[in-house]
Amino acid sequence: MSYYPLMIQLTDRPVLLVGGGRVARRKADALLSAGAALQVVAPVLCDRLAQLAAEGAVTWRQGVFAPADLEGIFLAVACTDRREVNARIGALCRERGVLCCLCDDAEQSDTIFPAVIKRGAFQLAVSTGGKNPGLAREVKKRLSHQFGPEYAALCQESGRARRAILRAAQGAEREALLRQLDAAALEGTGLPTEED
Ligand SMILES: C[C@@]1(CC(=O)O)C2=NC(=C\c3[nH]c(c(CCC(=O)O)c3CC(=O)O)Cc3[nH]c(c(CC(=O)O)c3CCC(=O)O)/C=C3\N/C(=C\2)[C@@H](CCC(=O)O)[C@]3(C)CC(=O)O)/[C@H]1CCC(=O)O
Ligand SMILES: NC(=O)c1ccc[n+]([C@@H]2O[C@H](COP(=O)([O-])OP(=O)(O)OC[C@H]3O[C@@H](n4cnc5c(N)ncnc54)[C@H](O)[C@@H]3O)[C@@H](O)[C@H]2O)c1
Repeated sequence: MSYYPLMIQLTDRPVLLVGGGRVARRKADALLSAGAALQVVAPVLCDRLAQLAAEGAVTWRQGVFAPADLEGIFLAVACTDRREVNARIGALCRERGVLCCLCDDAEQSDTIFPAVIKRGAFQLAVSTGGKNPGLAREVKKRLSHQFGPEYAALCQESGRARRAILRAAQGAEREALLRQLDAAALEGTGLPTEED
């Protein structure tokens, strides 16, 4: 199985999270940070998810998964501790053309979650294609010191300058200015250059 890393727009998209435990909680935090409209179905919720439901940050249907939960759903994330339930959700999603992630079966998932460093619009995502998620988490932890909060401003400001260059210059001049802009933006970050 091989995966291609696409960025996905989740703002206000209906996302179904099945399960209310530790893994569902981690996925909920990731999905909410992407602005998803999150619906949770589970018989019980862990404290964090219960708090999110009480605040109205997620909607919760108390009960076990039912096929009707998939109606109108863009992405379903199956995080129950019952392998057969997760597999059934995967099969129903395929029938209905709904994207799915099964937390216990990368092979049957359309999409899997990477470990993410987020600094404003700047993001680094680390994946092992499901081979070793713990390794993805460790690499993220180590890289996160190297990619500090300054990357948010760096991305924002160089983005603004880039738009000005795109408006003002054309052809070879534009290309040269864009290359200079990126080199200047990364100066002082400690990142090795191509020549290093
Ligand atoms: C990156 C991260 C993102 C996130 O969850 O948002 C993520 N798992 C994380 C942590 C983690 N996961 C597991 C442990 C326990 C230690 C261990 O087993 O290694 C830890 C460590 C911990 O909990 O600290 C166990 C585990 N994970 C999966 C299985 C099933 C299987 O392997 O078949 C099992 C065995 C379950 C069992 O015991 O049966 C499956 C998946 N986990 C993925 C993502 C996808 C592949 C990502 C990739 O490699 O590209 C995939 C395929 C589907 C998915 O869930 O999206 C997040 C780190 C977040 C961060 O810190 O930033
Ligand atoms: N992908 C990952 O990152 C990762 C990491 C660790 C474990 N896992 C897998 O995820 C599973 C869940 O782990 P957890 O720690 O969150 O377990 P957990 O026991 O904390 O949570 C399981 C949740 O599923 C709910 N549930 C059970 N049957 C259901 C149904 N029919 N409909 C709706 N909800 C139902 C339970 O009520 C509970 O809230 C594990 O069994 C393991 O296979 C995945």
